[in-house]
Amino acid sequence: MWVELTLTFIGLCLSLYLYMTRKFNFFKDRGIPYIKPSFPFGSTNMLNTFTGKSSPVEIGDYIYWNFPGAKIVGQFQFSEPQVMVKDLELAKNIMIKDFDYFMDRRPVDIPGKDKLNKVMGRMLTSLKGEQWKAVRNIVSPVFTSGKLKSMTVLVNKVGDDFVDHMAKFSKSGEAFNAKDTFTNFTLDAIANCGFGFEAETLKNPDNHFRAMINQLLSGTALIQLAKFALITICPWVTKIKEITFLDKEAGDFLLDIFAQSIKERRKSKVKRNDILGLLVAALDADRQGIKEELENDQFDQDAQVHVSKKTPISDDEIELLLFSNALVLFFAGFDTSSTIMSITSYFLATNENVQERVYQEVSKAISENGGSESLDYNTIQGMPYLDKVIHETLRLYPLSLIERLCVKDYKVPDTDFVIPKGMLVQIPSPAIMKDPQYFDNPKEFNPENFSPEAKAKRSPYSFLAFGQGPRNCVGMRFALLQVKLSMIRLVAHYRVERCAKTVSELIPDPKSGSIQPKGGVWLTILPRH
Ligand code: HEM
Repeated sequence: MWVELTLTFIGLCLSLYLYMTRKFNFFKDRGIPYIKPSFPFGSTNMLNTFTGKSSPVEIGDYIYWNFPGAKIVGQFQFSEPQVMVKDLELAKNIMIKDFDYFMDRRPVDIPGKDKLNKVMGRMLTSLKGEQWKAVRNIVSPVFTSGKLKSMTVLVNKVGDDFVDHMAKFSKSGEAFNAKDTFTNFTLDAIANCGFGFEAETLKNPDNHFRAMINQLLSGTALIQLAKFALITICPWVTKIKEITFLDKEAGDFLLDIFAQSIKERRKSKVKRNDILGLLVAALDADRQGIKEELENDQFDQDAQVHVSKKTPISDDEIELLLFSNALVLFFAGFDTSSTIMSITSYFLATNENVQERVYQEVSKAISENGGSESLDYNTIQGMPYLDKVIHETLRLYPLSLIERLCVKDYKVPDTDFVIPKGMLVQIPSPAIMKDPQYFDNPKEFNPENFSPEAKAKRSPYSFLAFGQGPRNCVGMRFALLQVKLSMIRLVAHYRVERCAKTVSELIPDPKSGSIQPKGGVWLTILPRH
């Protein structure tokens, strides 16, 4: 009996080993440089992320700096071969010119009957193919400058609450956790601009809404990674048991708020210029075949989506789409924006001359606005120095690398190598943005990296904090608006300073799924007037 059991166990282990290592010669057979994999995690860069030695945002660093001359390098995530693209021209083709071959992201199939899973599976971030194209075409016009002009009023209101909220830190001189503080800002902004809900977390940071959001995203990065690993290696598991990525109570709480908001709109028929209202209008326009205007700049021109065949959206789908696009604001929008606000305030505190220049620019704009801090969209856009500071922050502290899934076999130009359909391709954007061939003294914080002269000297595709091409960040303008407005209000009233708890360097914490720096960002403020 024991002998049979032992032999069965050995047989199972051997089968698992053979199954997991069956593709380990993929790159060797094709003469492509690669990081040697080992069972069960795959390449060392993946192992380091999985075991919490390095942050997910640093996955591409080792390859970028250690394979001189290689355009592409292979790596393994568990048993799966993947490609890391080092060459910027090839990366640009993948993101823009040959986009049809790389339309999707990592497959995150979240099947299930659970409403929360259904909504998650329809978020723009994870939609695929024609379905993604149809939804992206509807969502893009919601974030154009024209639409953001009306939303600026709502963000300005949050700015007023923010200044009041900060007064206590300025009076007491107590250090504040910048990420926590700005999370209150972006929650209020997204709730208000997103679906007309007065969350008031700045007024009352301990309120139920904030508690639910904390609960929604609770769970360490490692648990989330383990769940993703499970559905990547064994997608069939979801047929046996539904895997949930979100806290159920908190998820349902949010879905309830969305449902109420949609119901009230339908009942009152009042048009609101918030994201949900604009989405409803954009869906109507799409159904009537009305084309919405898009921006004229390169970022948006490169992002044009060409719909080959129009997929009609059923009534049942509409509600789910509204819910999922409201939910995506929380997934893609509030945490990213509050992190960048916190990191920008760190750079202001640690670069006094930069803070002074931002203050001068802000004071001038306010005085030209008759002394009112409620600046409009055009005035905020017309503040070049603030714009440089925020872009430099995003360059030095990006929040993710770029990923695409190859959806049909792609022959890499000037090589014999074919990226097969189904293979994941990564672009190590954080490393590209620290490459001295694009940015002088790349480790230093220098807003002049974004002066018109410096920009003219390098490829516009070397700045990748919001991605590029049709699958770029659809909320970029809204994100920049929020971050700018928060910094305007901060420096107009307070001088931001480092304190005993301020870290000397920003190093992404491997244990943080949302790419927070080790030790967090702690600062103090002094009143300016
Ligand atoms: C500073 C804050 C933000 C940063 C750094 C950021 C960054 C990114 C990046 C790097 C991507 C992937 C782009 C690519 O694959 O080419 C992305 C995608 C996306 N972002 Fe953002 N983002 C931010 C804020 C926002 C906000 C505020 C929203 C919504 C209001 C948003 C919505 C999205 C969506 C929906 C996608 C997926 C687009 C698609 O697949 O079509 N993001 N973002």
